[in-house]
Amino acid sequence: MAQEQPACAMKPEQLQQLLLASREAKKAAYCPYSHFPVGAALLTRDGKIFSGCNVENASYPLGICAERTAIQKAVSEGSKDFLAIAVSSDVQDDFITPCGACRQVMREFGTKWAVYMTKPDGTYDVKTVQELLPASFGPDDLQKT
Ligand SMILES: O=c1ccn([C@H]2C[C@H](O)[C@@H](CO)O2)c(=O)[nH]1
Ligand SMILES: [Zn+2]
Repeated sequence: MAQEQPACAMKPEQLQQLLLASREAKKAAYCPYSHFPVGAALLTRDGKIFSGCNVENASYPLGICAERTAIQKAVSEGSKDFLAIAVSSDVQDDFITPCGACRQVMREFGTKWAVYMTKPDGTYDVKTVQELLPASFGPDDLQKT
């Protein structure tokens, strides 16, 4: 549902900052093949924001989504306790929604954090990782044998 309450404790100004950061990140998108720019911004529990864009490649399958760019940046700089990620695209009439690969990578770092899926007009839909990827396979499942 659009504009529902955030699924995590985040100050309204922090959310606005995150939404803006995802829109800004979209400007760096490298998408000469799809012409579909996407930006993402990830908020950590200790208040850091990591942003990312999609980065495509002439070898098409090597392209990476904005969400995973942001997550890889954060993890590689020592942050993996995430509160929320915001995603922005140029699609006017629908909220941009993460692909399955990104959902699985998000899930690696927990199921209870929030994914803000936006439209260019600033409205958003928010769901938890759990809602986007129910009955998921995660790190704990590897301990079950
Ligand atoms: O949530 C999404 C959906 C798509 N893309 C990218 C992947 C590809 O570069 C382009 C078209 O699918 O958009 C993202 O980065 N995030
Ligand atoms: Zn993706």
